Amino acid sequence: MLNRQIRGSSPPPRGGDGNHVWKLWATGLPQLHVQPLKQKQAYTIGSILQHYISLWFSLLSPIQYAQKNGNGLKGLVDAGLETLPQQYVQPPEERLDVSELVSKESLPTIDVSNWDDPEVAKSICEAASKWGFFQIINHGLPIELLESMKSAVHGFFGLPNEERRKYWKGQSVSNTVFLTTSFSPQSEKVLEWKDSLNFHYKPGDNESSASWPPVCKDQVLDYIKRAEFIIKRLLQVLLKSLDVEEIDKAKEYALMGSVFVNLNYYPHCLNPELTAGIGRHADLSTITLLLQDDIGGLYVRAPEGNGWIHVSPIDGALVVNIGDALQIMSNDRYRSVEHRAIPSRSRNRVSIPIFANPGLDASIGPLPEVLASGEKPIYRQLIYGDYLRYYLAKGHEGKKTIDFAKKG
Ligand SMILES: O=C(O)CCC(=O)C(=O)O
Ligand SMILES: [Fe+2]
Repeated sequence: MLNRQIRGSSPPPRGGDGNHVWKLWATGLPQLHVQPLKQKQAYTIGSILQHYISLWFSLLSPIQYAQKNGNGLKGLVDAGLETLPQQYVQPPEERLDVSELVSKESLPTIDVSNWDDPEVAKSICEAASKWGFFQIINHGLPIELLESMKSAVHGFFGLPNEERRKYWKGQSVSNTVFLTTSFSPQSEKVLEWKDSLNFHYKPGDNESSASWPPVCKDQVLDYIKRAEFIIKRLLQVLLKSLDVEEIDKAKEYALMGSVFVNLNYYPHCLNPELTAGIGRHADLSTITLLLQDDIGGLYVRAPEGNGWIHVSPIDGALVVNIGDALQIMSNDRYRSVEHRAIPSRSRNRVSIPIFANPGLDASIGPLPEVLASGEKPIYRQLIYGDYLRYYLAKGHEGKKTIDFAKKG
């Protein structure tokens, strides 16, 4: 196996061990038995009967219905769920406590219409160090493109159960897309109130998208390709301030050699205060570019751990956050920060993160440029795929995960 060093100079390999990690993730569950239950339809005796049978199954065993039968949480909610299943009730310490909300501070919003402006670069790097999160406006992606992405998410999740189920984890018709529910349901004590359709995109690979769901394929591909430009600009700015002047092919592979895009769908929830759409976690990417809708519900840990700040939706903006991989490479100059999302009581919320990750077989660690002045490395050198495997094998654990990468 060839491990990519960020300093290496030969062209990055594709596939190999890295693909193995993706496959493990995408097919982790055993083959699932699929019940031919249908979503509720217009009013015929048959469809009413079917609806009640469906409801009965969902109440009898909501988890079986959502997970094992590949209907997802969306299917469970559509079946007419009237109480929050116990499996989704978070212990009190994991619920968002309103007394912890910080309203006097908000995340920086940065106008990036001129990427070459040193003030823009300064704001980005300061925000990445202090907050780990910021929003960007005037980034060049037209509002119609952002709207069409959000509609594409609703389009996919609006499909009947049996259509969505074709992409269910472990039995997906595509090698590069899978649908799942919660985060890591086989190892979580409490489930998260979310379904997501996850895409794996290898920059330059135009073939795998042929098997993507027709209802959202074009939009997702177009969106990733156009967002790649922004990801590259952000990484250039962030790395320049770490004394990395040029991002060559090998560095690019270590920074964004694998790209995951998730279409997150948080169905409306009767008791949002008791559950978590996505629990406390930091991303393991280098950077994440997130498009959220106008509903709100994303909260970020304030600096010094002092409460939670709401990321107010701004029309046309994209949220940027630093992930663990860049915190490791920057030896803590930039911070990956805990965040969480709460579903809405009345509306189905969607969000679309693009995770720019190191190539799965890339070797990452504090950059030589950062350590040049004799600074001690906080993290060891590790294969990114190993970190990913470790992260995915557990439920969300806030900032604890990064300890895996710390020097012993
Ligand atoms: O839905 C959101 O706003 C956040 C999603 C998120 O943090 C993630 O998918 O990692
Ligand atoms: Fe996240």
